[in-house]
Amino acid sequence: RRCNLTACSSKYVLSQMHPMWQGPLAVPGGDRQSPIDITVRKSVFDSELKPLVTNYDPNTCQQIWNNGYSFLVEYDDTTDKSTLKGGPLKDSFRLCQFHFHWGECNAWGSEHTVDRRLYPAELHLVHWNSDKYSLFEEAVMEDNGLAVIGVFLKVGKRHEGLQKLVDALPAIRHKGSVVEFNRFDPACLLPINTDDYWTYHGSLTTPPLTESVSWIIMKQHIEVSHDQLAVFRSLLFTSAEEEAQKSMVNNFRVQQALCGRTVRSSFT
Ligand SMILES: NS(=O)(=O)c1cccc(F)c1F
Ligand SMILES: [Zn+2]
Repeated sequence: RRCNLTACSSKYVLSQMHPMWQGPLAVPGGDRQSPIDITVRKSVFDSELKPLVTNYDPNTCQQIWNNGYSFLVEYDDTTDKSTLKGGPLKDSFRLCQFHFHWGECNAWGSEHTVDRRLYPAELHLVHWNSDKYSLFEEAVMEDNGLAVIGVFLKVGKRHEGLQKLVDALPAIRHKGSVVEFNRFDPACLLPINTDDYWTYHGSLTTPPLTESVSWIIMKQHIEVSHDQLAVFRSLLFTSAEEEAQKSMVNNFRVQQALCGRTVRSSFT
């Protein structure tokens, strides 16, 4: 091979961080980083992959807050009330939060792409392996610690289930704001068909970028309205005290090298 100085072979992978993060963050030996482009024709059908089994209890929803990079809806994960099983997973995983990544315009915003196609936004439902670990903070450091479901958003008709969440956003415009948020069923954000997905081993797409994620990317997208996405963009990266207010947009990581990984599909 002419040059093996690809992103995978170098000892440290300088991940071109979003300017909002303090400079490039080297990830020691990062050869399973996320996000990636999913080249459909290179994905491998695996008949062993099962349908996803989600059991979410809307009453475990606790708060919604602006962490200065996205907005998170957090769930009580002290008991096994909201779980993800099946799919590529051997263990039971507990929902701890969901959040989104989006662009300043509808032309881009997702972290993963399918045959290089960008979507205006991407939903991540974050779960941790409660069969093996007792806290998210433990699981996030381990190989098979996390499972994240990724769902692409397309601009189209208004998403009725999302509206409750959109209505809460003006109250958390600034970094650090938190409001109580109850009885939200995240299952309403999943596409109709959850049997068709791609799966691969990767990382968090925000620091600490640990390589502990089984990614499950839905083939079918959900639709939200232009106006609903516009409210996402009305959030701010900055806190109320800071002078210059910066719109919370383009909060996605650049794509990472596949480094020989195989993306499996649950469908042909
Ligand atoms: N963007 S992300 O889904 O990879 C993510 C971000 C922050 C904490 C996580 F546990 C996580 F999974
Ligand atoms: Zn994410």
